[in-house]
Amino acid sequence: MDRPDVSDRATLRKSFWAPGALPAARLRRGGGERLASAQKPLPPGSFGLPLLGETLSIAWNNHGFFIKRFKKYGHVFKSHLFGERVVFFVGPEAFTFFLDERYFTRARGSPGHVQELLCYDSLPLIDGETHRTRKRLILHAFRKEALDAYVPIIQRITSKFIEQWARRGDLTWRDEFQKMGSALVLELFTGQVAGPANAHVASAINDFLKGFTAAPIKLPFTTYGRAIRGRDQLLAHIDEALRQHHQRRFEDVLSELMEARSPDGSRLEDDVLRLELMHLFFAAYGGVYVSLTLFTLALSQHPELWQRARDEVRRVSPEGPITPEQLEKLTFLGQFSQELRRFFPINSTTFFAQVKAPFEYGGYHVPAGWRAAACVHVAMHDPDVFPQPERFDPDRFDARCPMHLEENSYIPHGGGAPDGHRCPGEPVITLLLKIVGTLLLRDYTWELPPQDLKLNRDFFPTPCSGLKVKFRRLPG
Ligand code: HEM
Repeated sequence: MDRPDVSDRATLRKSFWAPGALPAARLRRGGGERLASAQKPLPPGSFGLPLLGETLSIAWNNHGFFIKRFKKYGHVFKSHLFGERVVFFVGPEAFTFFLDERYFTRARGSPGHVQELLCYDSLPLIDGETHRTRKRLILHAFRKEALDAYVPIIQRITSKFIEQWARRGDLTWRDEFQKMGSALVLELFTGQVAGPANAHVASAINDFLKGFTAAPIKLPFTTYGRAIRGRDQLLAHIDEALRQHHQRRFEDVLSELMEARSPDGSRLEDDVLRLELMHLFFAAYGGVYVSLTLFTLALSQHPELWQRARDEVRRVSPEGPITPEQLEKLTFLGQFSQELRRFFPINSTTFFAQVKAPFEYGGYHVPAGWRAAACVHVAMHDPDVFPQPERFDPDRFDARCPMHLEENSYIPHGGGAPDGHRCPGEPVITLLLKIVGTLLLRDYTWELPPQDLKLNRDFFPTPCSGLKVKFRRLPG
């Protein structure tokens, strides 16, 4: 069989995959001897138990699964998950290779239950020109002018929660950020002001999220069955929002998406809009509550960084409406939010792809038909990429002394071009963290009572205690 040996590509020749250019540890972990093509072995790793493979291990501890295997096998390893053989890539070069459309497609790449949860036809599950055209339309809702218009909406919604917390005093922040997250996605995405629908949507999204790590048995009383029901409730909510948006314009993401046009005049039709909005809903909700919980945890754990962030906020935006110009000037808060997404485990991998053509990489052979994904969190804890990775240090991202980072090194939101599979939510989360950070740091303070701050094994890990806090307004 005529297999392209992509490890010979000029871009990789100087890399750590090439024998001779490699430190000893790298050779042991990933490179290995260059063998005649036919002899190249499959990547290291285990296919686990017959039928089940290693599915139970990943369901038990998603992030732990990858940390353990990266330590044991290095930058390329195999597994058997959800009935499929899978190859995982770790590191900037491997990530760049994983984006090569000659060998990988996202179409039919994700496990069956993920495809069912995401209705088979949303951005992570499609590829090529169909994906690019649709993604460019979706990005219309996240361009600079649109994001600027979201700033007062985000400030209004989040201020209400914060004022209420100061009146209550004792809170569990993860629960509060979940409520804030559902209010934000409801209003920002579908123009619906928070009310009784809020709790209903939050519970539908929570049920839906649990479906990703559940056994895919679709019965009314199983976790997966409830996840599908949650999905259908979200779709019903979105259908109602679509009906209302056909009657008038709202100041929200859905209106932006309905107005988006391709150069040839095509647009997102309602059947596509409802699926995409459903995915945006759950991605944004998860992203919002998890990043805000970790943001306040990290501030609490680093008093000196908290003080620097507070000094910056009081200098740049001491009171009143927060403007997009002020947000741009909050550089330290921006660095803090970047480091947060590097440091904490949020997403373990990209969405899965399918191997279209057999290839050789790093001295290993991978046949067509396997599944593939690039690791996100463990890749940003590789000391060869980010020195002292276990140190929480926002100054890594100080633009005045830039780190030398290879392409696709900083990948909390995936990598590659914006109209590829990279997450469109990156600027939304940056904006949100800066707005909520400004509001919290200007006028409030808090203490964490003794509690278990260890991160749990949830799909998106947060402190086991939920992050209990004593919250108050500063006098004056
Ligand atoms: C801290 C917050 C977030 C993190 C860490 C995050 C991370 C990611 C990652 C790792 C991917 C997979 C990229 C890939 O498969 O190559 C992704 C995809 C995606 N994210 Fe996010 N995300 C966050 C928030 C959001 C938000 C707020 C939105 C919506 C506004 C969003 C919408 C999406 C969408 C639509 C995709 C699929 C893109 C595609 O396949 O073309 N995410 N995200």
